[in-house]
Parts: sequence; structure tokens; C-alpha cells
Amino acid sequence: MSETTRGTVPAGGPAGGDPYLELRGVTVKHADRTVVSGIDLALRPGEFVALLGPSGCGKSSLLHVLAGLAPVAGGALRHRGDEATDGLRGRVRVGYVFQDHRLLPWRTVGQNIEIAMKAAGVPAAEWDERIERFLGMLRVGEYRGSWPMRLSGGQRQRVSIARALAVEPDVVLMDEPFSGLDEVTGRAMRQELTRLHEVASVPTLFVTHSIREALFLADRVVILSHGPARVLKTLDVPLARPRRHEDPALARLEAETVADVLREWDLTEGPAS
Ligand SMILES: Nc1ncnc2c1ncn2[C@@H]1O[C@H](COP(=O)(O)OP(=O)(O)OP(=O)(O)O)[C@@H](O)[C@H]1O
Repeated sequence: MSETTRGTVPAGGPAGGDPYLELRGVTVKHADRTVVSGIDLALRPGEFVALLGPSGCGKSSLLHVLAGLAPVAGGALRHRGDEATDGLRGRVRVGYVFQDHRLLPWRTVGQNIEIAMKAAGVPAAEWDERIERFLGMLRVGEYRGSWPMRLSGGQRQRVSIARALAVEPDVVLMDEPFSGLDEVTGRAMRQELTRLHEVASVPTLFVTHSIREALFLADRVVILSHGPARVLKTLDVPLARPRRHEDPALARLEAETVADVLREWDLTEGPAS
């Protein structure tokens, strides 16, 4: 990877500006087993950061801790400079998109979004307008009264993103939301997500194991090691916005980054003897 086209920056992010969220030596355990080991990371206001790591390295576990769904085993978490080691829930509105959509099957699409807004303290008088607006934005407005099981996988994932955004979150945490979708739907969803981010600029942490997805979406990509996850490297993504999948610069960047990431993950084949 050439330093003329790519900037390599410290894991804490580029200099300047207070972080929205800051992790210092964050460690996560399941029982006695360490699955995330001493992560340093900063998410700046309005920034989109991708956490790129191999399957099973601990990405979801880290996101759970940040949201406050699981406890931190070590290290510290700060929100706008304030100690927040027990996670973001209860401090700010968190828009969390799970890998599987997690819609309640016995509630309609609209009711699923209502439940999330109620939990987030959104006044009931605003529910109707927000449901219309966010389902419309994600192009699934006609399914408001439908049962989730009547929707395709892509439509369900659109609803789950609408649900996360309808609380008008202060921060968005996304856990491989497009990994179960076909290529065409995944592309459309990524395009949609960049458009939404460009409009709203909500700080976003996006977990993925797809290099191309990380480069297409993010301002910075944090490369994690095999589990227990630690930060190997952080890369700036020098692509202009709005981004296009067809941009030749994206393909070039992907080729460079694949080589770089495979080297970091130590998966490259050695020279033939
Ligand atoms: N509730 C749990 N109890 C015990 N171990 C767990 C639990 N959840 C996850 N693990 C283990 O922790 C490790 C990290 O899992 P995690 O789901 O965080 O990884 P990941 O990087 O998100 O994986 P993937 O990319 O496949 O979704 C794995 O070895 C997994 O088996």
C-alpha cells in the first residue's frame, strides 16, 4: 500500500477534534475467555468508522459492550470526554442494527418501530410521522401494516435500519447488517446507507468482514486481528463522497487493501519454493 495514496493513522484517529466516543484498552470476556484485548479507538463526531475483522474475532462482542448490552472486563470508555464505561445506553440514543433483523414476528412492521421509539422515549405524538418518514426513506413504506415474515430478507433489513434511525439516534452501531443479503440488494443498501449518512452525519461504527464494504462506506477502517481482537492498523479512506460502486478508484483501493489486510491477517501464501 503506497503512502502517497493512503494515510496510515494511529488507532486513536487523526489529530484534532474531540472524540465522540473513545475506547482505551477495552477488553471483553465471555466467562474467563478474553475475546477482545485492549482496544484503543476513537469515533469522531459525524464520522463513519468500519471495524474490519475476520469471522469470530470479537466484533459483535465489542459492539455489545459499547452499546451497554454486556459489561466491559477491562479498560475505559468515554463519551464526549465523560466516563461511560458501562456503555452508551441510557446516556444517548443508540441506533443498533443487528446482523439478523430481530424484528418481533408477532408485531407488524409499524408496531416494531413504535416499540423501539417507546423504549427510546420518543413522544407518542411523533410516532406516526416518524414511521412514515423512515419507512419511506428506506423504501419499504408500503409494508407498514405487514407482518415481518411476509417480507423478503432485504426488506426486513431495511425495516430494521428504519427502526434504528426512527429513534433519531445520536450514534449508530451496525453489526454486519448486509451480510445475509444477495449482491444486488447489498449494493443498494450500502448506497442507501451512505446517502443517509451524508445527510444526517450521525457518528457510526459499522462492523464487517468485507473489505470492499468497509472501503465503500467508511471514513476510516480499523483492522482487527484474529481473536482475541486487537487493533492492527487504522486506515484513512481517501475516496470522495458521494461514493459509487463503479468508481475505479474504489477498485484500486480494494486491490491495495486486500493485499495489506491479508498480510496483517497473515493469510498470504509464501513464495513458491
Ligand atoms: N454469549 C457468548 N458466550 C460465550 N462465548 C461467546 C458468546 N458470544 C460470542 N462468543 C464467542 O466469542 C468469540 C467472538 O464472537 P463474536 O460474535 O464477538 O465475533 P465476531 O467477530 O462478531 O464474529 P462474526 O464475524 O462471525 O459475526 C467467538 O469465539 C464466540 O464463539
